[in-house]
Amino acid sequence: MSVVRCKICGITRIEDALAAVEAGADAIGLVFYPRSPRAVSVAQAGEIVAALPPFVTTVGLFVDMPRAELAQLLERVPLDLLQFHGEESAEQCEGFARPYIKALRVRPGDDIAVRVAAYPGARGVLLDTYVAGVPGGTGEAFDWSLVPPRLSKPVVLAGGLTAGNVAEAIARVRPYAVDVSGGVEASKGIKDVHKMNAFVRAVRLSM
Ligand SMILES: O=C(O)c1ccccc1N[C@@H]1O[C@H](COP(=O)(O)O)[C@@H](O)[C@H]1O
Repeated sequence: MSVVRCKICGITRIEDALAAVEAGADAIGLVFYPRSPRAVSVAQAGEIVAALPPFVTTVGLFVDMPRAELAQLLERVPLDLLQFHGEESAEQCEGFARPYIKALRVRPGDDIAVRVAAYPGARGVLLDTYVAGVPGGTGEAFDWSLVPPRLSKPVVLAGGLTAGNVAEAIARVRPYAVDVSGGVEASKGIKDVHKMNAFVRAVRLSM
């Protein structure tokens, strides 16, 4: 079985970013959605990214941010990958000359393969739980049996993952990567070092 990559999202502090890297995370996520309790400012994000060692992917999470605002932000924060978590079209996602992944919120009855096909330029798709009125970060898992066995893009599995359920999630879905936020927090926006260590360990042991 191949390596499953691990992203820890919703980082708001340098110490949490460094602890995530120390735990073994491949990527850290910064939330640029003002209504999120994990939202960071451009200045905060710049400081966090500048504090990271090499070979850690920095991911910016956006929810329907106006194009001009996002373009300006990218001039100030050197993000490696964009994660679009709103209703952005493929054309909108592709407008920044940066690699991106598209988050799709899953619910019963979805044809996930068709939804994935709508984003031909995406490097991967992030599958998260559908909760009405909330764009993501709900801490709720979805029914993993809804994910078809073969999708045309690498799958980043998200939604309610914890050290306690991630091994089963990996065994069921066989994703390219997993993404966690609430499951490794001490409180909203503040990460718990022990939970991050346990999460990454569970991912590594699942291989
Ligand atoms: O974290 C948030 O507040 C958030 C807000 C808006 C869209 C997405 C958000 N988070 C992302 O949602 C998934 C799942 O999170 P969780 O592990 O269930 O808490 C993950 O990619 C978060 O980064």
